[in-house]
This record gives sequence, structure tokens and C-alpha cells, in this order.
Amino acid sequence: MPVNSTASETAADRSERDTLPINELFYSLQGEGELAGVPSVFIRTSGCNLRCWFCDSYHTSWEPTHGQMDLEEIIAEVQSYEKANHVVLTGGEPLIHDRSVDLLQRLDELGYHTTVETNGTIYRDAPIDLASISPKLASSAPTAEKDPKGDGEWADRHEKRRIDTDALAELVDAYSSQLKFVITDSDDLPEVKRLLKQLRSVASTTILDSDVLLMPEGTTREALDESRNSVAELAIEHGYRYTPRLHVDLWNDAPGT
Ligand SMILES: C[S@@+](CC[C@H](N)C(=O)[O-])C[C@H]1O[C@@H](n2cnc3c(N)ncnc32)[C@H](O)[C@@H]1O
Ligand SMILES: Nc1nc2[nH]cc(C(=O)O)c2c(=O)[nH]1
Ligand code: SF4
Ligand SMILES: [Mg+2]
Repeated sequence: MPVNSTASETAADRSERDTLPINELFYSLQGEGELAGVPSVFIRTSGCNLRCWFCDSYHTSWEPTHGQMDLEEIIAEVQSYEKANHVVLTGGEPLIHDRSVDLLQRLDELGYHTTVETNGTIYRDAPIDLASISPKLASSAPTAEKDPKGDGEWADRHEKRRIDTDALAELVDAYSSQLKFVITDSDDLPEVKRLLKQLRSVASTTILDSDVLLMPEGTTREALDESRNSVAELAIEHGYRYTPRLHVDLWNDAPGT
């Protein structure tokens, strides 16, 4: 009997195959990047291959929680937001899941514009209208002092995985994309420059500085009050673009916004 016979498949195998772990699904304004302000449905998958100390989606990375939803259930809920024609697939890291490709295919068939928010460590071939890539800088490291959960157990794995120049090059070459760096302070800028130089040497597409976005780190209005002006100044100084975090400014990053 073939090893992968459907007869021997368990219900759990089937459920893994047809579903995605979904942490939340909601309708809001795109808060970040070049489509900031556009009404969009957000599909947030659970699970991530990195552990940024500052992750604003703790329940998809450090402590993943979710329900399994099958693709048609997800599509039906997206369609219930009748005004929306933009969909943002985010996480966690949405591209760790094979099923994200099937979901993007269904959304594309239905005529939705799709943005994928990704950390840029995984390339997949899928109908993506905007790859919103946020490569993680050294300052994202979950060191023992900054680890929100333990004592730095993820630091080595995070460091080894956070930059994959080949995956980044594949993403920027295959899709319309934006590079969106989370900035904690001015010490992050030399690494942004180095990374762009390295990426430009591998990728075929032209990456303009004015297409590179700097985004202030912060998950509350109070935190952004402290960080946004200095990050805006860095964007002006270096010729990069600044992106706000509208959902934090407007709603303080409440669930479902
Ligand atoms: C939660 S992540 C999910 C997608 C993917 N894992 C990634 O990191 O790009 C969504 C976006 O939020 C950004 N982000 C996460 N925590 C943040 C924080 N504390 N301040 C600013 N941006 C943050 C990420 O860099 C990414 O652009
Ligand atoms: N409004 C809003 N815009 C966003 N853009 C990217 C988000 C994300 O968490 O990936 C996000 C989010 O969580 N909310
Ligand atoms: S890569 Fe994205 S989801 Fe994963 S820990 Fe970092 S910010 Fe959170
Ligand atoms: Mg968010």
C-alpha cells in the first residue's frame, strides 16, 4: 500500500492540509506602508519562524493561539466585508504555511488586491500584488534581557534565521514590493545600508532608497510619541521614506484594528 494513501490519512492530517491557523480576521485601515489608509481585510495567521523581542503580535509568535479555519470559511468571512477589495495576509509569518499560497490563489481569482506582510526569510510563488517585506535587524534580537517570555532561548535561532539574502532577492525580483524596517534608534541605520548594498548586489530589480520605508518601533501611542519624530528625521537625513503606524495612532493597536 502506498505510504501516502488517503485511506491511512488521519482526520488531523486532513485538517492540517485544508486549513490555516488563524489568530484573527478583521476589517480596518491598512496602517503601515505605501497603502496606509486603504480599507483592508486582515487575515492573521499564527506561527512564526522568528521571535522579535518587540513583536506586536505576541499571540502568533511567542505564544501562538488560533483556531483552524478552512479556506472557504476564510473566504466567506473576507467576502462578508462587502466594501473591501484589499486583503492583507499577515501573521505571525504567513509564508511558513503552504496553505497561504492556496488562499492567495483563491483571493486572486476573486479579484482581491493582496498584500503579504512577511519577514522576508521565505520565498513562495503565489499571486501577491504587494510583498510588504520587513527584514529583521540585529536590534530585534530576543536577548535574555529583552525576551518577553523566557531567558533568551530563541536568540541563536533568531539570529541565524533573520536575514536570508537569497529569499529577499527572490521576493523583490518576483513581486512589486516594499522594504519596511522597524527602527529602534539611529544605530539601526548602518545595518539598513549594509543590507541594501548586499541585496542590490544579488537582486536584478532596482531598489530605490525612496522606496525603502522606515517605521518607528512601538506598540502604543505613548511609545510612538517617543519614537516617531526621530525616525522621521532619520528618513529625511538618509533619503528613505517614513511610514506611520496609523492603527496605533488611531486605535492604540487594540485587537481587531
Ligand atoms: C507582526 S508582523 C507579521 C508579518 C511578518 N512576520 C513580519 O514581521 O513582517 C507585521 C508588521 O509589524 C511590524 N512590527 C512588529 N512589531 C512591531 C513593533 N513593536 N513596532 C513596529 N513594528 C512592528 C513587523 O516588522 C511587520 O512589518
Ligand atoms: N491596521 C493595521 N494595519 C496593519 N498593517 C500591517 C499589520 C500587521 O500586523 O501586519 C497591521 C495591523 O495589525 N493593523
Ligand atoms: S517576524 Fe513578525 S511575527 Fe515573527 S516575531 Fe518578528 S514581528 Fe513577530
Ligand atoms: Mg500589527
